[in-house]
Amino acid sequence: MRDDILEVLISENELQDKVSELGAQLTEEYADRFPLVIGILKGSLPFMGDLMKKIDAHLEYDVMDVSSYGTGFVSSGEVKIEKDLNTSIEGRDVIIVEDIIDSGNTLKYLTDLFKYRKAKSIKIVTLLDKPDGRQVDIYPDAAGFVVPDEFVVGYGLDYIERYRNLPYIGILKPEVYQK
Ligand SMILES: O=P(O)(O)OC[C@H]1O[C@H](OP(=O)(O)OP(=O)(O)O)[C@H](O)[C@@H]1O
Ligand SMILES: Nc1nc2[nH]cnc2c(=O)[nH]1
Repeated sequence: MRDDILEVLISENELQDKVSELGAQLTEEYADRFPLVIGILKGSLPFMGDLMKKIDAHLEYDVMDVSSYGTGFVSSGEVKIEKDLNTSIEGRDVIIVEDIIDSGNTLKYLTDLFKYRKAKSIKIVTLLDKPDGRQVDIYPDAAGFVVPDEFVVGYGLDYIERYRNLPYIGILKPEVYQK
């Protein structure tokens, strides 16, 4: 699997240092608030798992699965709920945890939905931000790293369901796409 990587963009150590930094910020901000952390499947799972261990505050977590990509590289713009939350968010301080914001379609849809469901506050925390991919106006409240307009994989991010288990963020060799 690692032979398929052309370049490591963000190393395992850099990821872990950033996760600790974000966790410390959230600890301070949510110390007395009992937030609901919402992870967006599947990409956010490794980041969410590591991040929550770095938040020293009481919290609850849930997951939601939405899709707009299918197996392609381009967001269809149409976001579909594959699995909804089990938890009511009315009156809750919500922290949305994402692996990446690219077109912004997924997070635009989710923030509109959570406002409609009467969340008390909504914070968007993303590991990666790809501002050059943006199709709608949406910005994270906290982002680990800005990445170039290239398709990245690893630490939750896939190419046709593979590479999610890489411990770093990288770019695939072009020949991988021709297989
Ligand atoms: O800003 P956007 O262009 O909407 O892209 C971001 C979304 O794309 C990826 O999810 P994907 O739909 O590929 O599902 P996955 O997490 O299960 O891989 C990623 O996890 C984000 O949820
Ligand atoms: N794996 C992966 N999924 C994405 N979803 C939106 N952008 C990306 C990306 O660059 N890589």
